[in-house]
Order: sequence, then structure tokens, then C-alpha cells
Amino acid sequence: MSNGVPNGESTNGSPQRYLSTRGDDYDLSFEDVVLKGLASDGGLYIPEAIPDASNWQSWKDLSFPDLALEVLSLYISPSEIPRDDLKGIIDRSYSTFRAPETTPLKHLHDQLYLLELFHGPTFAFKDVALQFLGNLFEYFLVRRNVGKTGRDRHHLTVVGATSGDTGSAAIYGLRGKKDVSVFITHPKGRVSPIQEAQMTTVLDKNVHNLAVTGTFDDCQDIVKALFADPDINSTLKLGAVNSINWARILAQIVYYFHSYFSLSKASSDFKLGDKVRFVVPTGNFGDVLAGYFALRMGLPIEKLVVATNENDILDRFWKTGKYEKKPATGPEAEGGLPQDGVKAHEEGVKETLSPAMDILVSSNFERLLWFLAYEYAQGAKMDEEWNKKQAGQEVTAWLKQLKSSSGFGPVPKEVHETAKRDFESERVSDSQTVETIKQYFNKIDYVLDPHTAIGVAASLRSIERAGQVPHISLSTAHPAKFAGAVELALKDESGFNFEEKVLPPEFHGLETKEKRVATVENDWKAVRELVKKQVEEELRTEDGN
Ligand SMILES: Cc1ncc(COP(=O)(O)O)c(C=O)c1O
Ligand SMILES: N[C@@H](CCOP(=O)(O)O)C(=O)O
Repeated sequence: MSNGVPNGESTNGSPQRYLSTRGDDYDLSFEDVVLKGLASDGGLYIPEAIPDASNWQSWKDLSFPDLALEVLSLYISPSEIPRDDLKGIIDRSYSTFRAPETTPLKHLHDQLYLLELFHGPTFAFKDVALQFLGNLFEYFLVRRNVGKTGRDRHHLTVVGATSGDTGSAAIYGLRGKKDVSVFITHPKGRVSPIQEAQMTTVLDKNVHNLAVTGTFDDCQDIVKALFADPDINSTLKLGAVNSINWARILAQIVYYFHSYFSLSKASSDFKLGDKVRFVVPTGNFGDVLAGYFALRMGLPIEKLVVATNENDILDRFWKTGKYEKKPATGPEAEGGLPQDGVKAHEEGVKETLSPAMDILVSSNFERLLWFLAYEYAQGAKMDEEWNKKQAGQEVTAWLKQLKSSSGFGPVPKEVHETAKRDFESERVSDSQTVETIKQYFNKIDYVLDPHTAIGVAASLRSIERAGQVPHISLSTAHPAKFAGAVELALKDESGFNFEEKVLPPEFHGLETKEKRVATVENDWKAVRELVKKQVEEELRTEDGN
């Protein structure tokens, strides 16, 4: 492969194996990494080799599920999941989508295309991966539990953190599934009313919503602390639905290929092999990381553009080579919207109009860091094992520094240059988000959600730089999920009516339905005790006691 990362053994028949970004956990199967979620050394799982999809052009006419089968088969050996079984899992996962193309591509104007990823059950891009992950968990559990009864059965306790979208998508992917309990933490009062209602109106017995008195980063830290606790992790068999789970990233690779093929059909000027730019509204770096895998597999991507909101740790990394949490000091002179309350928090996270991206530390960035460190290590001309070990050590050192000093860097010049070879970044303020929503409503009568608007605003800047290269901007959520921001932008525009223009029938009356949610303090031990108690209760009910 051109960029130095080893090619996938899975292409020549031997099973793909996985290792941790911190280096101490390696040689794992796909099933192990999906069920474990987070590595025991605290790292994230990555494939030992990125498969080279040299035959990708032959996939051009495949439907979304058939394309998914080809892409996923490069990472999941048939000795782990026979091809027919994998096809069944994939077909079930995408049968719940409302659009026949699963993820349709819409031409906005000129070189700008919008990839609509919100046609799944919860109206957000997370459904693409979480419908699949829910069915994958079910498949592994059914297989593990054949002939077992009672406490001998493998019971998975899923713990997740959400700023709104992962939670509902995970709940819809796992509700009512046997042998799974789901606990989703969200920052109390900091998710949109529709998102809150989507999660808390699901009353299935295996679903538990926990409103944490803190930020999304606090919720994410609680989840990581639970995984790091050997007692609860092994006794309750914890599973992850956040994008720390490799299966989340894997499933998202598919739509980069699919939209590239859609573009080749939509534009007579565009031929297979031509370069494209993808622009991705980014928070936890999971979505854009899937694009990085597509690029490394051979899809002709000229650049991946990381689009952040005012929580801009990633944008600052690409501009400076430093990865630093920076305490917020208040509404910014540039772009702040005082009337909408861009608040500063002691943790440094700002509340913005794109709350799903209000993240201080992007967990998947660690995965990219490993690949950057791996390429850097190659400069020493040692063997592959040495390169992998070096990459693990480098990542561990950076992450330690992030924890102890709230940041690290600048990273070595070569590492920064490698990051800039494949990525660019843009930061979009709240006022620019609002302007973009207005602009597209008035220009083409299309309502963007605020996260998508960040991608579109970044796309316009990128188009100015990149001239004629087509841009695919990822639309990550339906605008009805973020009524506050959409209304703020469009309330005074003529012809705008939220109920008529935006609200899908599925959301009518949602906020008044019966809800179930428990408030918990921002303390991982309090969450641990609650999870233990609830799982015990569920198991006892299943035992019939
Ligand atoms: C609507 C929306 N857009 C963008 C993002 C950012 O995606 P990622 O966290 O994968 O970078 C999220 C949440 O993750 C989201 O819910
Ligand atoms: N924006 C996310 C935050 C969680 O990110 P994940 O992709 O790691 O699950 C959300 O909507 O919950």
C-alpha cells in the first residue's frame, strides 16, 4: 500500500487480527474486539492491517447492503462469520432504513454534494453503524449461548455515553434483544428535547437511561472508568456502543465508497478514479476516521476535511501540531451568539448550537495517532514488529501527557506533515452555522441541521481552495432533531414553518409520551452501583425469581 501501512492479510485468506493502540493487547479476533469494546490496556482496537481494496471499482453497481458485504468481508474473516451469516446480519440492519439507497447523495450546487445519512430509525448517521452493531451483538450472543441456561448464559452489559444521537441509535439497535442490558449516560439538560424523548420514551425492560449531572466528556470518562474497573468489566461483561467499538468505524467505511459511486452516476464529468474531497462534521473523530480507512483502502480521496464547531481541539491540532484542551473563557468576540448563550464551563466545553459535537477530547483521534506514529516509526527502517511496538509506545506517551498536562505536542514535524497529507480542518462558529442554515433555506429551500451546516460551511471554504474537485459533505442528522437551532436560524424567513417543512410524522407527539430516566451524580462509582443493581434485577427476573 502506498502510504506504508501493511496490507490486509485478509485479502489473501488469513484472518484479520486486531491490536490495541497502546500495544499491550494484541492478536485478537473480530468477535473479541467487538464484544470487549475497549482494550484492557485502555487503548482502542485497530486492525493489524488495512486491507487493500484494489478491486474497488468492480463494486460500483452494488446496492448499499451488497457493498457493505464486500467492504466488511475484508475485515471479518469467513472463519469467524460465514459469508451468508454476515449477509443476513447486514440485510437485516439496512432493511430498517426509509431510503431505498440507504444513504442517498443529493446535489446541492456546483461541486457540492450532500450525503444524507439520516434515513435510519433515529434520523442520525449513527443508525448506519448501530443497526449493524445491534444485530452483530445478537449474532455473537446467540452463538455463544447455544444450549446454555440461566447464569451460564453470556449476558452483555452495554454501557454508553451520548450527547444525544449515539444513545438513541444504540437504544433502537438493542431494545428488546435477549441477553443484553443497555445503560446510556447523557449529560442532563444538554441534549435536545427530541433526542431526550427518543431515548427516554423507549420503555423496554433492558433499556436504562441515566441523566448525569455533568458534560458529555464526563459521561465518556464514566464509561471508560467502568471499562477500566476489572471487577465490573469481567463480572458484568461490559460491551461498548460508542465509537470506541471498532465495529462502529467499520460499518461507516461503507458509505464513503457508496457515495463515491453515487457521485460517479450523478455527474457526467466525474469518472471512476477521479479524486473527491469528503467534509465531515466532527466531534469524537469516528465518522471521519472511517473515511481515513476508505482512503487507505484505495478510494481516491484527495483530502478529508475535519469540520469542528467552537470546540476546536482538532482544528487546532491541524493548525499547530498541538493537541491541547483549552479552557473556554466565555463567549468569543468572533462568531459568538450572546443571545443563544455560548457558555463557558469549567471543563472547557462550550455549549454550542451543534451539541452532538460539544466534545473536548475526541476519543478516536487516538486511532489516527497510532497510524501517524506507525508511519513515523517506519523512518527508522526497522522491522514491522518494531514499528508497531514504537507506535504503541508513542501513543501511550502522548495519551499520558494528555491526562497529566491537558495536552501534548507539538508532535514531531513529520507526524504533523503526515496528518496534513490526508486531512485539512476548519472551525465553524455558531453564527456561521446559523448563516449557513439561512443561506441554504433561501437559496435552494433545503433545511440543514446545525451539524450538517458546519460541514457545508467548511465545504464552501474548501471549494475555494480546491477548485474543481467535487466535495461530498456528510449530513449527519435530520434537522428536526435540533429544532432550537433550526428555529433560531429560520424563524424570521418567509415561507418557513417548522411543523410543515421539517417535522417528520415519526416525531409527532414524541415529547409527551411516557418516559423512564434516572438522574445520577457525575461519579463513576455511583453509576457502577446503579448498573450492578439493575443488571442483577434483570437477571433475577429472567431466572424467574
Ligand atoms: C449529528 C452529529 N454530527 C456529527 C457528530 C460527530 O461525529 P463523530 O463523533 O463521529 O466525529 C455527531 C456525534 O458524534 C452527531 O451526532
Ligand atoms: N455525538 C455523539 C457523541 C458520542 O460519540 P460516539 O460516536 O463515540 O458514540 C452522540 O451523539 O452521542
